[in-house]
Amino acid sequence: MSQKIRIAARLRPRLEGEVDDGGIQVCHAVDQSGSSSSSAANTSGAGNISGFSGRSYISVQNPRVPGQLFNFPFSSCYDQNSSQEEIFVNDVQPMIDIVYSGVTVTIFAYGVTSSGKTHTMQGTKAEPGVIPRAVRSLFLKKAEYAQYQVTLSASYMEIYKDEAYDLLVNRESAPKLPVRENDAGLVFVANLSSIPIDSVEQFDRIYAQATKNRSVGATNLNRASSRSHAVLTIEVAMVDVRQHMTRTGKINLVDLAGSENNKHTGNDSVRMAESAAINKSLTALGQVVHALNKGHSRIPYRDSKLTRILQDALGGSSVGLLICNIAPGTKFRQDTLNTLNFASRTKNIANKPVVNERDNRPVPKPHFAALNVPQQPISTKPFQPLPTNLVQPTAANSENIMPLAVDVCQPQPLPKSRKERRSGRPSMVPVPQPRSSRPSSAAFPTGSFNFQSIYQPFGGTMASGSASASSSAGPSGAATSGLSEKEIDERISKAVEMEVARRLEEREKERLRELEEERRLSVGQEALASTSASQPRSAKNSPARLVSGSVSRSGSTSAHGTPSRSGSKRRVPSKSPRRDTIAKERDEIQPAQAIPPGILTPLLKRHKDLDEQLSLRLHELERKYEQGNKEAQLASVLSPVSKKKTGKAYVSLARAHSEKGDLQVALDLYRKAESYVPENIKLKERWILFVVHVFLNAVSHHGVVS
Ligand SMILES: Nc1ncnc2c1ncn2[C@@H]1O[C@H](COP(=O)(O)OP(=O)(O)OP(=O)(O)O)[C@@H](O)[C@H]1O
Repeated sequence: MSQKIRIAARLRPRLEGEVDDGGIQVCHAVDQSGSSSSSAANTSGAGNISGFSGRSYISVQNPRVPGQLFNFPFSSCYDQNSSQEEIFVNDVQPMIDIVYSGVTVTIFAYGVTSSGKTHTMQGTKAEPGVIPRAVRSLFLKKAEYAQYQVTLSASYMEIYKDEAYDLLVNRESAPKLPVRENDAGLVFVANLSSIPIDSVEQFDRIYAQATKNRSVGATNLNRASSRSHAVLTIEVAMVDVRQHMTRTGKINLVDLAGSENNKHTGNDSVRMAESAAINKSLTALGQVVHALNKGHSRIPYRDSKLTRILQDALGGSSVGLLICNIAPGTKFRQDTLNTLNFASRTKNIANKPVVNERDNRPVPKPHFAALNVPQQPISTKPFQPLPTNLVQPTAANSENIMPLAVDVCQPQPLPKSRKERRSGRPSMVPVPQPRSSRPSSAAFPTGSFNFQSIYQPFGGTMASGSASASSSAGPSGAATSGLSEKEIDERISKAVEMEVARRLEEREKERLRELEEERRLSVGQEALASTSASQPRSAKNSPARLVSGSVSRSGSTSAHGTPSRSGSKRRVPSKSPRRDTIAKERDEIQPAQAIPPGILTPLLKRHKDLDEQLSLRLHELERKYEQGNKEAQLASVLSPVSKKKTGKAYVSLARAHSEKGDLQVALDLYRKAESYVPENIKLKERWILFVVHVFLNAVSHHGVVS
């Protein structure tokens, strides 16, 4: 079932010194009495107004044609007086329930620079924003899922000048992170660390420290302007031990950098370069939204890291909420219109949310959690929106949200490292004293900033933790060991391949052990059968009904019917369901008459033969299935690089065999190659041509096709 991206628009209050001609109004369409209302500075926000049954919209005066108004209707519209609490309760709290249903939710704040995105997402100590409130709510909700083992973990990154960086590691040593795609087409940032979080307090500590790692700089429009897009992800894993299922929900909280009009920013060359990258990525975002709206077959997700990373939120499988921030200042008017147009287009995008669930019974899996490859859900089912009573926030929920202790400090000047100069990600710029004193900025405590202390809590703790290879593959490992990304990839691939081989071998051994066990049991049963046949029994123990329909002794047994002989009460443990059924039937048979010795021997023999035939056939089928699946199993656990390499190797082998004329072998090798790189269309075409070639060859040689 598809679900459109929800849009909430928020007009921030006028800042001191800002020229506001009142050209932007937050209006609420028809109320119950049929009249409409607009909310200027004195009216309360959409969330507080009771009785409005219609929609709300933002009305903006055309800066070029006086008197002309543009109206932008959205699901929620908040005016200057709206509180952080209202926005959270109305629009974000329902998303928390969705996360717990195993779905990915993406909330992103969009708007021109200084429109209030960071204020909305992060907020201040006095006015905490969406992020800290969402985390609190996630923890509160955890208590409702007592039947699951629920764990929360966090990752946090920024996209600065089209490169992804981990914000949970020391800024000085944070490498650029590659963006990759898994087999299911899900895009992920490789080597991004993820920290298990046990409490709100722990999250606050980590988040406050990580926030200081973000690239922030001063411009004429915003003294603490975000120079990067920041993506905080909280993953909620719910393990149902009894059902062997793991359900994974996620919430991505995205604070985008604002679009900038460099006529107003007064940017220097560094800021200009950042600004160009910000505007470019936002243009790419606009183009993705445009292409989705127009139903284009090619969506340009690959045009920027931002759009690649947000791919799942735009036309993908997550539930989306766009918070569109707008500034009242006249100098932003044209940008505000652009922002609202973008939001209007975005609201038409339909996602297809799915519930991510996977079976967690043990299957061969390598220890390469450090790769941070998102596990492919074994089953994803379409997400059914929750019933309204579940998605509606309750008073209890909102009241339970405690005042926060997020210590979001102003960024401090840092020495520029050699690495930084190379990567072009400068240390954060000293933020000048505010030109005007503003109530919210007073809430920003300043203080000295110790990288050592930031690094400590994160040291060595990776996403899924247990990986033995993680220390060398994790971000910190990569930075300290001096290995190149390629070398790390190669090492991991090798380790994975070895692990896969080891596990396959283990499985094979286990299968052989089971076979041996089966064999021993059937020998035991044979012995028992011959004992039963040769020894005189009481009528009570006679297994006459074993050969249903074929035994007719003095007319006392009918086809499937009337019991005339009872089975032995001694049951031979059997793995075969058929044997179990027979034994059960045998146990149910009531005593009738004793059978003379020897009469059952041929019947039991026949039964044993049938059993053996069946068991052989099953093993043969299992063997074929195992073989057929070997490649698929291997392929499913290899990294994309290893898969490509293995696929290539099989193709070369297939070619060599084809040249030698071993067409059947070559065909098999092509099939194997294809199972490693199923997405390779060229290979598929080549394989089909080859099949045709083999077919024609067979026809010309034998005149028939088998
Ligand atoms: N709803 C609000 N109430 C009070 N102050 C606000 C509100 N929204 C924003 N502000 C103030 O406006 C200023 C700019 O806000 P903010 O830094 O959040 O903008 P931004 O959109 O994140 O900018 P940039 O894209 O440059 O990072 C800040 O000083 C912030 O405190």
